[in-house]
Amino acid sequence: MAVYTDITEDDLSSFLTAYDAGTLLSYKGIAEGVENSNFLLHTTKGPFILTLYEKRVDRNDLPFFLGLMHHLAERGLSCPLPLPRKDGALLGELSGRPAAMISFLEGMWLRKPAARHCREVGIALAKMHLAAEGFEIRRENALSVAGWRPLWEKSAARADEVEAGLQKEIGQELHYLEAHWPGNLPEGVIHADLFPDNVFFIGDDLSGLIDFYFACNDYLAYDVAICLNAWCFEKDGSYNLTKGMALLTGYESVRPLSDDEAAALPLLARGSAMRFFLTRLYDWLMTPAGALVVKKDPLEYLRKLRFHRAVENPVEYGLSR
Ligand SMILES: Nc1ncnc2c1ncn2[C@@H]1O[C@H](COP(=O)(O)OP(=O)(O)O)[C@@H](O)[C@H]1O
Ligand SMILES: N[C@@H](CCOP(=O)(O)O)C(=O)O
Repeated sequence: MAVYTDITEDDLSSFLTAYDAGTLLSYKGIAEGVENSNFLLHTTKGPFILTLYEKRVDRNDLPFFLGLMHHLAERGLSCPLPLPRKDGALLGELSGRPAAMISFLEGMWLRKPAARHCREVGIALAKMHLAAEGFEIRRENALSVAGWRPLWEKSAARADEVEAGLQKEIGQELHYLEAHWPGNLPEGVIHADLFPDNVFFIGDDLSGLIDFYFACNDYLAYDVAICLNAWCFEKDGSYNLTKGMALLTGYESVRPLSDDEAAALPLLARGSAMRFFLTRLYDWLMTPAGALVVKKDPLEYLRKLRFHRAVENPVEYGLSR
């Protein structure tokens, strides 16, 4: 459960007086998510999400995240919107944390997505990439190739506690990725964390995207690779080609990949697996026992990384060329 900061009813009611959001009827902590503390509020004006931004979110990045949601929503993408306060500000402060009121998005995330849902995700991702064009704030990706080694160095000494031989294997893999990372692919704003828990569906229809708190400027195809990792593997670790094909066909129906992007896909998928392996490994080793958060298994991403290492041609992901 990701509620790192507790709030009191009194503090919350007084926080709400800065908004035109009605009177508080009820609130509760949300038992999902990893980064921030989220609460579901019901007021006389309806449901809202209250987000308290925690330590790993840099306060200076908040204008990028909140501004991006505005930019995307204005261009027709279904995503939550920060509610302005009466003074026009998008951010307030609650229990010592920067806090925002976010519109409630209807829908649920899918525990067992099928190929038809992967297609919808591919379409939505490409639409997001196009809708983000013209967004004027930039945010570098702190979790791209240059960020992996510093992160690894925090866990390396203890990595073999998780699996014997990991320290050597990841050390070699990092060298490979640093030496071969592509240098010149089309860039734009990427979501960077479009996992199933960040995509809502109503029935089979995609109702919207949430959680833009890793969004940044990077290769657009890297975002595709993140989605292949997050959506197209089965619980037993196998890659589902039908899902991969559906996701890629969906994406390319809106924004075709260039030949260079297609060729780079195995490397980008390998790097994306490294990125999620490293953050999960760090959390696995460093999160104190008893913290109100569900730790995610780093070994799931190690298995994906090994799969991508063996891929020789992007057609193995389901690309039609
Ligand atoms: N705008 C929203 N509308 C409806 N539910 C939301 C919204 N934002 C977050 N949630 C709920 O809160 C959970 C955690 O949100 P998320 O943004 O993924 O947190 P974190 O940034 O901590 O990972 C989501 O899985 C969802 O259930
Ligand atoms: N998606 C990441 C962790 C971040 O979780 P989120 O709840 O913020 O989407 C992972 O699976 O490692």
